[in-house]
Amino acid sequence: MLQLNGVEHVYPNGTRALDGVTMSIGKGMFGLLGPNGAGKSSLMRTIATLQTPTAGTIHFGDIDVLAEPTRLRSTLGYLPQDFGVYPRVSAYDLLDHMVSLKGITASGERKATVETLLNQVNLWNVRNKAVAGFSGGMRQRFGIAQALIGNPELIIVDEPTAGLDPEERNRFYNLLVEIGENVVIILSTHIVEDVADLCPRMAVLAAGRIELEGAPSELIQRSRGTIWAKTIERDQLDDVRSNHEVISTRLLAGRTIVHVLSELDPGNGFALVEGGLEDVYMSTLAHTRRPAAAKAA
Ligand SMILES: Nc1ncnc2c1ncn2[C@@H]1O[C@H](COP(=O)(O)OP(=O)(O)OP(=O)(O)O)[C@@H](O)[C@H]1O
Repeated sequence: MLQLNGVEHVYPNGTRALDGVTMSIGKGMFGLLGPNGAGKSSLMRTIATLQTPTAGTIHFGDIDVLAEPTRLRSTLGYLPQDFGVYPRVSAYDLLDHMVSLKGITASGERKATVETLLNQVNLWNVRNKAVAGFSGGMRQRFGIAQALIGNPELIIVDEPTAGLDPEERNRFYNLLVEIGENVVIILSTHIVEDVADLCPRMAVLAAGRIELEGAPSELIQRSRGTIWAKTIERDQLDDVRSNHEVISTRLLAGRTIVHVLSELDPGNGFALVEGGLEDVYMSTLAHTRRPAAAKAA
């Protein structure tokens, strides 16, 4: 179990990237969903001990993460948002090097580890090719292989599917699911589908705060009776926006389907619809924007 309590991070320029983050994350896949700039990478880097929060505590099992970062690192697998420069060396050699950096130096054990991992992420056939020439999906799978070195109990993947085509994304999803339910996996993303498809539990982070937490199905259930839809012409959208809380718009055959959030029947031909996770997410963001907008006014 990963436990965060009142985690704050204020960068030297005064940006408050994390603002009192408190949550518990158990075994299995946990989705951390938030828009650009919400603080997801700051939170992932903080949990991965790459930066120290300006306030708060973090525990993983009996490890006090801030006091014992080395203990955490020995059981951590991290796939950062930007995995950096890929040298022109083969996947096999690069992974072999990474395995020895992680302290697995006995040659037999090192060889077995590299072989197992390359097979697990389905890169064994291309093991002699340079990682620099890999596609986005292959790179992400290589990233997971390096994150799995040493059987970590906490795995963090930050925005892993950005730029992957649907087939590569699916492959990557399956790999994450296979990693199993016996470890804590945190998947940080701004893609709602990633969370809806993969994560039994999730949270929404916006402006450094946890705005919503729970099981996606539960959160969808909770939004029942508040999501309304109507098909309109494109030029009616501004009008709808000025009278309703628009949470999403989608084009269908040249017309616009608009979803609005309302506790009461908004009238005007809107019909109640069964919301999805996208609606839950967008309405959470709308709620968080509302107080800020009111304050500004
Ligand atoms: N090193 C830094 N110095 C100052 N501000 C920073 C720094 N890193 C991030 N920020 C700011 O902190 C806030 C949160 O950024 P962060 O990268 O954690 O968000 P994010 O949710 O990961 O966004 P994205 O999806 O765009 O990567 C943003 O306002 C960002 O500009």
